[in-house]
Amino acid sequence: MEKAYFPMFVDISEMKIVAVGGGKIASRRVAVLTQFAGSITVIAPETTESLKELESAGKIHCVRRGYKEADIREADMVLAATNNKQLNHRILTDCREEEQKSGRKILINVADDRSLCDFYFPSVITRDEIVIGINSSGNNPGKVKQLREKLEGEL
Ligand SMILES: C[C@@]1(CC(=O)O)C2=NC(=C\c3[nH]c(c(CCC(=O)O)c3CC(=O)O)Cc3[nH]c(c(CC(=O)O)c3CCC(=O)O)/C=C3\N/C(=C\2)[C@@H](CCC(=O)O)[C@]3(C)CC(=O)O)/[C@H]1CCC(=O)O
Ligand SMILES: NC(=O)c1ccc[n+]([C@@H]2O[C@H](COP(=O)([O-])OP(=O)(O)OC[C@H]3O[C@@H](n4cnc5c(N)ncnc54)[C@H](O)[C@@H]3O)[C@@H](O)[C@H]2O)c1
Repeated sequence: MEKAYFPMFVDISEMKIVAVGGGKIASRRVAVLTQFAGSITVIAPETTESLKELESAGKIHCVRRGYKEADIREADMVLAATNNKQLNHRILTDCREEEQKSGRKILINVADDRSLCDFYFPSVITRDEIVIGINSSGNNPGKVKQLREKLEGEL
């Protein structure tokens, strides 16, 4: 196995989170994040039904247009999850430039390239006050999903 990543449980309740992309991956991850964060903005020309529901429930804010560099300017955490690899990489570059300018760290996750991720998105189970995060250090997300389903069945 490659090196293992340490599971850090971090307070993200005050973070400004920007998800670029409103498809399958962004929907799955944003739904998880709404359990932990109060400020989530989704930028995408098209969004899924599940994101529309979260928007109607007041849990997220959606901006229906293509990404602009200014979108990440205030962000503390960014999910680059469009279906355009080049754009996902540009979002990463924009975040790094913004860090240089502002001196502020932006945590970024690039959905199509784990080598570019500041952090990996875990599989998450919540039961009352218990939070379980599952991760394979990027090695086997499919197995992580299977284990999450098995644990959910048992809990
Ligand atoms: C846990 C979960 C959270 C979530 O995404 O919500 C998650 N992946 C999930 C599922 C999943 N991902 C993929 C498949 C299809 C393949 C298969 O079946 O094996 C499936 C299964 C499915 O979708 O059914 C493909 C895939 N995954 C990554 C790449 C890119 C690469 O490796 O470079 C590619 C190729 C993409 C492409 O084709 O372009 C990368 C990452 N995926 C991660 C997280 C991070 C490491 C997590 C860890 O260490 O375990 C990491 C490294 C970075 C990141 O955070 O993005 C979620 C399960 C949630 C649940 O169900 O509970
Ligand atoms: N890490 C993982 O677990 C994993 C698994 C599968 C796929 N992926 C990767 O995640 C990415 C997203 O996959 P998906 O299945 O959600 O794709 P999808 O096709 O369902 O959604 C793509 C989204 O990107 C939006 N988009 C396109 N151009 C945009 C722009 N200019 N600005 C803002 N938004 C824009 C679209 O409107 C759409 O909402 C892909 O790069 C894919 O390779 C990652």
